[in-house]
Amino acid sequence: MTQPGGADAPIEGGLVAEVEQMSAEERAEHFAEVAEVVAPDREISVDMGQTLLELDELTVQFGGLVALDHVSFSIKRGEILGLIGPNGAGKTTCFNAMTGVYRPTSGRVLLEDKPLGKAARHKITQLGIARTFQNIRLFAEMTALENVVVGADARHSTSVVGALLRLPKHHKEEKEAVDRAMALLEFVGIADRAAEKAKNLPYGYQRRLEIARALATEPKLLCLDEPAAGFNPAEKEELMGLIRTIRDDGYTVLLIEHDMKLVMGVTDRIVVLEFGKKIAEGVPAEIRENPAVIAAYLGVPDDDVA
Ligand SMILES: Nc1ncnc2c1ncn2[C@@H]1O[C@H](COP(=O)(O)OP(=O)(O)OP(=O)(O)O)[C@@H](O)[C@H]1O
Repeated sequence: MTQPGGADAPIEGGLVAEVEQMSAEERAEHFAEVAEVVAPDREISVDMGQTLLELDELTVQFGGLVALDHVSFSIKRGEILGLIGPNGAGKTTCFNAMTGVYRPTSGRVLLEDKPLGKAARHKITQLGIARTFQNIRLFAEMTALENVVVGADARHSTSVVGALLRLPKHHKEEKEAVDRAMALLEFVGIADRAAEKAKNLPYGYQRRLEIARALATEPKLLCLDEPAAGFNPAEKEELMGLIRTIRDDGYTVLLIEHDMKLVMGVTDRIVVLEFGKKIAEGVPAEIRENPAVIAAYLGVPDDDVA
């Protein structure tokens, strides 16, 4: 695990420690209304079913290599959109260009009709796009709960973490942040290990923790980059169930996933990339029958698809 931002010191004492000490029964009682706490609680200016995010002729070049070539598609509020394509097709580059990791060479990304322009990564998080990574990135030395509290902090301009450490007047904010973080751990199914350091959690728990941390920013759009990588089929099914629940709770999800069967089962629509270009877009049944998609995947073993 890498540790973004460098700081990786556990949060000392306070409410985090109190909540981490709770028994399963205490937690269940305390966080009974989990779904309500987890649902996004922020203004989104577009209605359900309307375009939330738009990629407009997005191009990303690395020297002579065109990783994304004038790609346009949109994500509607409330849907799960799958982004698939053979290895090297440009899926992760797409995420990176949307979240400020890479600057597009040309083209635009619009969130709620407003261009993101040159917004930095933290600003894009605040605006409402959260993501997980193909390679898990957590604060290894922090507990699961601390990781999520820090995730929530990324959303706000006033520091909840600062409040946790020093400022008693922020007690109410602190309590809300910790309660919400704990509810999120409950929601993704790993609350029983809230007090454990991220680095000591089983792999599947780390993947779920990444999702909880992304949800803590109350994203308008949640981008998941191969969240089921390394899972067995049963674990994948479970994770897809969680992603559906996340959508049903009011979130919008963009999903990169390698397992074609799962992508077909969980998404509302699919965009297919090949060699940096969009080659198809449609509902899963259309994509399955699309000759260009079939050709792109010919000879690709099932496990490598997406
Ligand atoms: N930082 C970079 N510098 C140079 N080339 C890059 C960089 N990032 C990606 N690429 C190249 O851009 C192309 C698209 O890569 P990308 O990682 O977006 O594909 P992908 O569809 O996510 O593939 P995979 O399924 O293997 O993760 C590839 O040829 C890759 O080698």
